[in-house]
Amino acid sequence: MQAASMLDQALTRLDEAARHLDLDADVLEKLKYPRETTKVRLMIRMDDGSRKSFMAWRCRYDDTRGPTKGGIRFHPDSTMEEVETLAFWMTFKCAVMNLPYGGGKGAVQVDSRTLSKAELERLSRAYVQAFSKIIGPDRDIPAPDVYTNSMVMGWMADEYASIVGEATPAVITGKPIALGGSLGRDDATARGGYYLVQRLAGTLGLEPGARVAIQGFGNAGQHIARLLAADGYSIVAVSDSRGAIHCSSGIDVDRLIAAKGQGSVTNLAGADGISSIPADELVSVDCELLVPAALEDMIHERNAGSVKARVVLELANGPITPEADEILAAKSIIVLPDILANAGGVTVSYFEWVQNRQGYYWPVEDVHARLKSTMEREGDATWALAQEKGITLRSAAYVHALSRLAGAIEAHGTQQFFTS
Ligand SMILES: NC(=O)C1=CN([C@@H]2O[C@H](COP(=O)(O)OP(=O)(O)OC[C@H]3O[C@@H](n4cnc5c(N)ncnc54)[C@H](OP(=O)(O)O)[C@@H]3O)[C@@H](O)[C@H]2O)C=CC1
Ligand SMILES: O=C(O)CCC(=O)C(=O)O
Repeated sequence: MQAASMLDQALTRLDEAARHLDLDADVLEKLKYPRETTKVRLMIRMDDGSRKSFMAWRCRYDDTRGPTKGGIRFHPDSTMEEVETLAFWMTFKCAVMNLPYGGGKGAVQVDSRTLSKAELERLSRAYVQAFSKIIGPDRDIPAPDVYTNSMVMGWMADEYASIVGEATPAVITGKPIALGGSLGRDDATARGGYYLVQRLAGTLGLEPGARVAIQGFGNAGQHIARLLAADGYSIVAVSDSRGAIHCSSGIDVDRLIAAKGQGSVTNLAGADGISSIPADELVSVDCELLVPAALEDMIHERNAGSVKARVVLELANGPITPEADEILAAKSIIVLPDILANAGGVTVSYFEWVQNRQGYYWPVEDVHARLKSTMEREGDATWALAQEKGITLRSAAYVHALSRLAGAIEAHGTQQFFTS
C-alpha cells in the first residue's frame, strides 16, 4: 500500500472535523484541493559570476474568506506538496483566528545558509519578479517563515514597489519597522503561544518552575524561551539543526541566545552541567511542556510513545503526524494545536496589514493587547468546543475553523465555485 502523501494526511483533519458539522458536500469538495499553485524556476547570478537556478512555488489554497495569506520558506527540502499542505493549514489557521484571509504559502528550494547576503537579496527579488502577478495587497500577502526574516521581506516589498511603481507596504508583512513593519511582529508567533499557555496554565496544571524542552531555536524557539523563562519556567533542553543540549537544572536563556548568535546552542555542551544529547531525544526529555518549533513530522509514531511532557505547544506547523497524535491522546497529553498555538504570527501580520492600509501605526502595547485578546477569545472558544464534543483541541480547532469556512463558502453561493 502506498503511504499517504503529506497533503492527504493533512486532509484527514478536514474529514474528521466534517463529521461534527452538518455540511453541504460542496463545501468539503471545495476545500479538498488547492485553488492554484504556481511553480517557477528562479535563476540568479552568483557572486562568482556563475548562474544558479532554484525551484520556487506559491500556493493560494483557498480565498473564500479573503486574500490568501502565508509565509515564504527557504529550505533545501521544500517541495510543492509541502507548500500546498502549509497553505491548507494557513486556510484553517486564518479561519480559527477569524482573520479576513484565506490561506497561502510559498517556498524556494534552497539552502539559503550557503548564499552570500547579496545572493540572498537577488534570490528574494527574483521571487517577487516571478510571482508579482500572484501576490498583491488584496490578492495574496506573503510573510516570513523558516529561514526567511524581516530583511528578506524588506527586499521583497522594495522589489514589488519597483515593479508596480508605487510603495505598497500592505503586499508583504513581517517587514522591517523602517519599511512599515508592525511593532510586535518579531516575537508574535511565540507570544501568541505564550498567551495561550498563560490562559490555560491553571487548567493544564502548568505553573512557573515547570520544565520546558524546545525543539528549534530560531524566531519561534528563541522568543518562547525568553517569554517563558521571564515567567519562571525552566528551559531544560533545546535543539537546533546541529544537535540538542540538556541540563536538568535549567539553562540560562541569555546564554542560549548568545550561543545561537555564535552558530549553535550546542556550543554550550560541556559547560555547567549542560550535556549534549542525540537530537531525536529532545522530544523524550523529562519535562512538563514540550515546544516543537522547527519543522514538520518531528513527533511521529516511532517516538511519540516516549514523550513525557504533559502539554505540547505546537509553535511549528505540522510537527506531529496523525499517528503520533493518536499516541499522545491515548497518553492524555494535551496538544495545543498549530493552527491555534502558532497563529500569533499571522494575527500580528494582519495588524501590520491594517496599519499599512490606514497609514497609522500602533504602539507595541496596543499590538500586545489585541493579540492577547484574540488568542484568548479563540483559545476559549476552541477549549469550550473540545469539552462540549469530547474531542481533542486539534479536532475542535478544525471544527471551529471549518464552520467559519463553510459559512463563507455558502454565503458566496456554491454555484460560484462549481460553474458548469
Ligand atoms: N516565523 C513565523 O512567523 C512563523 C513560523 N511558524 C513555524 O514555526 C516553525 C519555526 O519557524 P521559525 O522559527 O520562523 O524559523 P527559523 O528559520 O527562524 O528557525 C528554524 C529553527 O529550526 C531549527 N531546525 C531546523 N531543522 C531542525 C531539526 N532537524 N531539528 C531541530 N531544529 C531544527 C533551525 O536550526 P538552525 O538555526 O541550526 O538552522 C532553526 O533554529 C516552522 O514550522 C514555521 O513554519 C509558524 C507560524 C509563524
Ligand atoms: O504572518 C503570516 O502571514 C504567516 C505566517 C506563517 O507562514 C504561518 O503562520 O505559518
